[in-house]
Amino acid sequence: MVSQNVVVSDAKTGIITVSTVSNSSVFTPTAQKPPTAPGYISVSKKKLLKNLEINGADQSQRLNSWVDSMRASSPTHLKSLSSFSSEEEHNSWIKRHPSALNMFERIIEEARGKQIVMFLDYDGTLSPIVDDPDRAFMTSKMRRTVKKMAKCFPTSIVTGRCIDKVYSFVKLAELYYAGSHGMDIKGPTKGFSRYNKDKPSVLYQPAGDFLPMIDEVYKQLVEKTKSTPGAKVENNKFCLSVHFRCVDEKKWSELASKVRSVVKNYPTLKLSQGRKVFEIRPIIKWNKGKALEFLLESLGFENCNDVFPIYIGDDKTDEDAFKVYITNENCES
Ligand SMILES: O=P(O)(O)OC[C@H]1O[C@H](O[C@H]2O[C@H](CO)[C@@H](O)[C@H](O)[C@H]2O)[C@H](O)[C@@H](O)[C@@H]1O
Repeated sequence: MVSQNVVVSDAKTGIITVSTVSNSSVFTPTAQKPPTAPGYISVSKKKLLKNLEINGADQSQRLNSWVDSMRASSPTHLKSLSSFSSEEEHNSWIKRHPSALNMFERIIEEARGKQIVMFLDYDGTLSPIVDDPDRAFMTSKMRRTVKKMAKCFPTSIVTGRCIDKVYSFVKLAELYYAGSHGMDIKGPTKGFSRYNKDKPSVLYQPAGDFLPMIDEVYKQLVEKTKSTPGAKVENNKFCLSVHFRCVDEKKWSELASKVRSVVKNYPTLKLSQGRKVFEIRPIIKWNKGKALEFLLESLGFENCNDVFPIYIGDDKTDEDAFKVYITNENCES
């Protein structure tokens, strides 16, 4: 099942954001037709996931919202013609969600003469979505493709995972890594950087003070959720994930309450949802979008007109990166 969409936004910066809604990775071909001559190449993913802040809301209403949102939290199906009420509606949707691959020539044209900088999300983008987060391996073919890409352009992985875990999957020392939703940024291993040889390998950790709190909350969540079959807590160093992909839907509301009961005691942490996962992270003004800006700056491309960043991602948190550059009011995020 495949869907991939592209955003080429903001005429000034020329950044491309590509979003995917699928169970497979982004480089699988699609059968979608390109839109007819839009004035801009726009689009991003559907607004399927709702970021649900926990603080100060009515509890029962909130829980219902949680469960609705949990149901919608991992889109796996490309919208088919039959899911639209009219052909017009279908065409309008396709126009707003064109296939990245069908826009390829236009992207190449826009990028001509500019320095491309690649930003890649990991889960659902480079790797397929699978039940066990510890087994979300990327294929050797995908690794070879990313390796080739990194030879041509500065390339970064921007992920919710901790860097060590994502590195154990990607295994490419020449890349930049922004782990923990951008809160842990590292440059290529010494000897592998072609772009910024003199910079230290750890570049930025804006949530360093939160480490003890994150460890404490991790332990509490493990304890609290251990009686829910299928729930899994993942420590992503500066943030946490509580997975419910393998939890019986009847238990979702109970699990949401358990997670909430822990996180509510930490007003400096926020709770949101990704694809069948609760994400817990520090409330700081930092996200994947900030990481993207930081990396561009580290590479010496700030305020540069001839840079052409491309961001490919499939999850709610990737929208923070899309939003950095989406100013066109017709673009969705
Ligand atoms: O920013 P990303 O690289 O997309 O990371 C976001 C979360 O991805 C992982 O969870 C997702 O993928 C799992 C493996 O396919 C799947 O089981 C889970 O349901 C998905 O939500 C990762 O395990 C999380 O820690 C990341 O925050």
